[in-house]
Amino acid sequence: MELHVRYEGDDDPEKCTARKLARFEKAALHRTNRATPYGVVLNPHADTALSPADADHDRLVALDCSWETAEKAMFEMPGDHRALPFLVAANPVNYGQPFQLNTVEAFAGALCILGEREHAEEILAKFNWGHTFLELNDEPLGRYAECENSTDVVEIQQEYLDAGAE
Ligand SMILES: C[S@@+](CC[C@H](N)C(=O)[O-])C[C@H]1O[C@@H](n2cnc3c(N)ncnc32)[C@H](O)[C@@H]1O
Repeated sequence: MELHVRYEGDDDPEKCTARKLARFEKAALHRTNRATPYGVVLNPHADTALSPADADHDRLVALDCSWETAEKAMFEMPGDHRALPFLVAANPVNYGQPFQLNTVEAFAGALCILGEREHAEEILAKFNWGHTFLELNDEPLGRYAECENSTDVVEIQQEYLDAGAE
């Protein structure tokens, strides 16, 4: 699976996980929507959840920008837009926060759901907290990866949301 990033460049460059992935040639950065190739766009505002039914694509696209600017209108690039289901961030900035993943976590979560766990491990290995993401999300990632489609993924996600509300 190719990893592409629409790189906005408005976040702290020192902490930017997309830049680090690009430095290690694990992802390609694109400065404009036009230059960003078509693929599955990881978009937290999307109506459809990512599921194994999306595994026939060969490109994942994330938008690397600060969470303050990550509004719906920012996700204008062409592609099949998908939201990641309930997963918890493990990075030091947003540790424990559901849904607000950084770029490498979003790619890794998506790769696991699409059946490419080794690729997920490879990109997370570049971050000293990276493995914690797979540990924290081990059960939901395994369950989402066994789903057939987006409806099934949303059903499982609901179990985690209900458990959190208790
Ligand atoms: C807002 S940026 C923040 C990146 C951060 N500056 C970094 O250094 O990694 C994170 C990106 O990951 C993807 N992402 C994160 N959480 C997501 C979710 N719940 N559903 C879909 N995509 C998500 C989106 O492409 C989002 O724009």
